[in-house]
Amino acid sequence: MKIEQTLLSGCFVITPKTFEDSRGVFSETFNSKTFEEVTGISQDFVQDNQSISRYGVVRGLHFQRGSLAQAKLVRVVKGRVQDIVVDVREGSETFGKSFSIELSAANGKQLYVPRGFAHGFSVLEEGSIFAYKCDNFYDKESESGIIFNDSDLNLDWRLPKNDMIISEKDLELPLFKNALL
Ligand SMILES: Cc1cn([C@H]2C[C@H](O)[C@@H](COP(=O)(O)OP(=O)(O)O[C@H]3O[C@H](C)C(=O)[C@H](O)[C@H]3O)O2)c(=O)[nH]c1=O
Repeated sequence: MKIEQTLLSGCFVITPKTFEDSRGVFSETFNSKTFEEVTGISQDFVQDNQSISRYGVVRGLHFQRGSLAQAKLVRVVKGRVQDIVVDVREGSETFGKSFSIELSAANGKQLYVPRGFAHGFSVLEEGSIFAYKCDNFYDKESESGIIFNDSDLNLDWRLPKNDMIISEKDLELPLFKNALL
């Protein structure tokens, strides 16, 4: 497992080791012992999620507030997405800063998103499958978020505006400065 620090403390890019042979490829997509050895984080995930999206979908940016905030380990099982996180941790040196990375089945990369980050992704390939682990359960009441096109954040979703498919809920998300952090 290779780990790369991002400019946002506690947020890492992880590339699992792959074992290729005449049948194909094997990799451990999560191992709590290796994860802790490499990141120093003892992480128990309690919920796995998966979403399948059409090309052009933008999901997010979402986060859960307070004690029900979720750390996530996200990856792409099929296709390609542009994954974006924003540090919304009160008092963080990188508060309001973002990090963006292409995650794909081909590059096998994962992003570890700590608690206190808003998370979203845009779908660059039809039928992309996004799978992720969360360290806290879903709690609708704790949900908050930031609208995808917040001008202060100026995020690049790498999609033509006319191609974007966004849920009604996400179109009503607040600006960063008004988000319920
Ligand atoms: C997240 C979640 C949703 N749901 C239900 C609630 C809705 O009836 C339905 C779709 O939920 P939503 O539109 O919030 O799904 P996404 O837009 O993919 O939300 C996710 O997208 C961004 C990228 C994230 O990082 C979050 O994990 C998550 O908020 O699934 C559940 O039952 N459990 C869950 O954990």
